[in-house]
Amino acid sequence: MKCISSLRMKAIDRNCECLGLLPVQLMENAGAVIAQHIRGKLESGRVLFIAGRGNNGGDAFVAARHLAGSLGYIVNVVLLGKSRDIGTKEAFRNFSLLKFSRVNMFEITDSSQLEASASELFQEADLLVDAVFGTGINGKLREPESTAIDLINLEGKAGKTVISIDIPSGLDPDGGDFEKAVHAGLTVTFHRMKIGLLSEKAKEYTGVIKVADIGICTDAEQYVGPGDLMMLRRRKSEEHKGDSGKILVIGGGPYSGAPTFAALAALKAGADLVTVAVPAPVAEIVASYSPNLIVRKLSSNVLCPDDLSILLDLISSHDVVVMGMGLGRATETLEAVRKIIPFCRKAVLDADALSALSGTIFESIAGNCELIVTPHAGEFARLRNMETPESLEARIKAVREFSEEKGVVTLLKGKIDIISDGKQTLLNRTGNPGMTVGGTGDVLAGLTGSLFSRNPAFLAAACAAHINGTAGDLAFEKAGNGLLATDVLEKIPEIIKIAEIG
Ligand SMILES: NC(=O)C1=CN([C@@H]2O[C@H](COP(=O)(O)OP(=O)(O)OC[C@H]3O[C@@H](n4cnc5c(N)ncnc54)[C@H](O)[C@@H]3O)[C@@H](O)[C@H]2O)[C@H](O)CC1
Ligand SMILES: [K+]
Repeated sequence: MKCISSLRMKAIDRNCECLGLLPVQLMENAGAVIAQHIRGKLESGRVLFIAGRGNNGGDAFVAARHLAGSLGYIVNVVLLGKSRDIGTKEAFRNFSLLKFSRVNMFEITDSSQLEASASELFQEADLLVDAVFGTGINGKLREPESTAIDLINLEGKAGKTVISIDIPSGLDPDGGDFEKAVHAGLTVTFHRMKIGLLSEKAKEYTGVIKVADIGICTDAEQYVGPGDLMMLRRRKSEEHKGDSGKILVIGGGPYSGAPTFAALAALKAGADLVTVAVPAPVAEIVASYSPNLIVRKLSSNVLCPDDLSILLDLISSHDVVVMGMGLGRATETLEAVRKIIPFCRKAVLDADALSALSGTIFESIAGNCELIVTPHAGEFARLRNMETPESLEARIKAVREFSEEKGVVTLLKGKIDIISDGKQTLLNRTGNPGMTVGGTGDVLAGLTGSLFSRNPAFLAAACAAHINGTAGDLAFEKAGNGLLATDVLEKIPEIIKIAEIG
């Protein structure tokens, strides 16, 4: 069964919103599904919803409204706190609708009030619905939520049915340790199984688990979207120089622009330090492009095995190596690439570096080096010794199988990019035909390296593809088909800033 983290679930919700499926619509579906499960457990009688001030409570307000429309139910809702403190506009909207529904509302702000006046409500109830919190729980349990969990559990112990919305309140949705939680008879979780529900400790709290569909668009989960960018690690105010990533770009020789594009993209995507190691004849040219770059001169006209003596120290003082752009395919260069890879902890391999790869390389680095490869269809064909399929489905399968077999993350560039680590696969459709211009692939490699220094490989590659394409789309609005890789570079910070604001 496919499990999901609470963070990824939030990312999918946000992706839905960006596609036009609003959070209030998902909440409506979630609440309706809960009402349906209540009807399945109780034909008629008193139902008590215990709702927190987040969206988990919002789901309860919707369910209460749906249930109040069915014959035979007395519906009571206890809100833990004041209605003005309800945290989201969707939950507040649904709370406000209860005034016009056959629902009795109680706002209870502290634990003594809860114990004194609400205990009757708890005792009279035939069925209790736990909506104190869901995936939004954080930190130590506070009051009155902690007491609410105790009161629900008392009734559960007395044999009453307790239904938890999304997760039993108190339980860590991602599987860590937790203080206490609701003991549910039934947990109705939305869209996908949450990782924490299957932890050993969770087993005694969840009761039967049902995974309910709430109408999430398939593309919100299959394609990278703005929600996924929210999963990227953010800079903390107390960070020091270098904490946000040190990137070593190894490229150039026959070309000087390609490694420069990658290096500047890494900076634009938030890396603190970028060093560009290039063969001697182009070192001064690259340095003259931008004062932001630290340039290290290699020994010869092209990258060669002798350069290892210079590169090994550089590799160990940087977080990620981005290698391949503009290197050329001289025999000594490909040999050098093969020798360099095993010394990298994290590397992004692009363009000519991909020509150096062979099966034995993947075997030799297994477990020591995390690799992201960023081929286009032709390079992917060479990597696999097989034509790259035309159809999207067949391509996805090929990328997934290749990534799994070689133990790498693959970002196959195309009209639709495919990103896979062999287990998870995402697609990206941002970008435009103007981006076939030279240099945009180099930008993507640098961007990927920058994100990789601070994030897991798969997330970094998926988000880099999305950011690169979105920056390209923004640049295309002005430049049209005259778009240049430098235009894409300029737009990267804007896209990342929007993602960070959320
Ligand atoms: N796609 C979906 O799965 C959908 C899920 N929905 C529901 O939304 C919740 C998550 O909502 P969120 O607003 O993010 O958080 P919660 O309601 O779980 O909790 C926030 C609420 O709880 C308070 N709080 C947090 N920690 C504590 C604590 N330690 N002690 C006391 N109080 C705490 C916080 O202050 C807030 O008031 C998800 O589970 C689903 O049920 C959507 O409705 C539809 C889409
Ligand atoms: K809950």
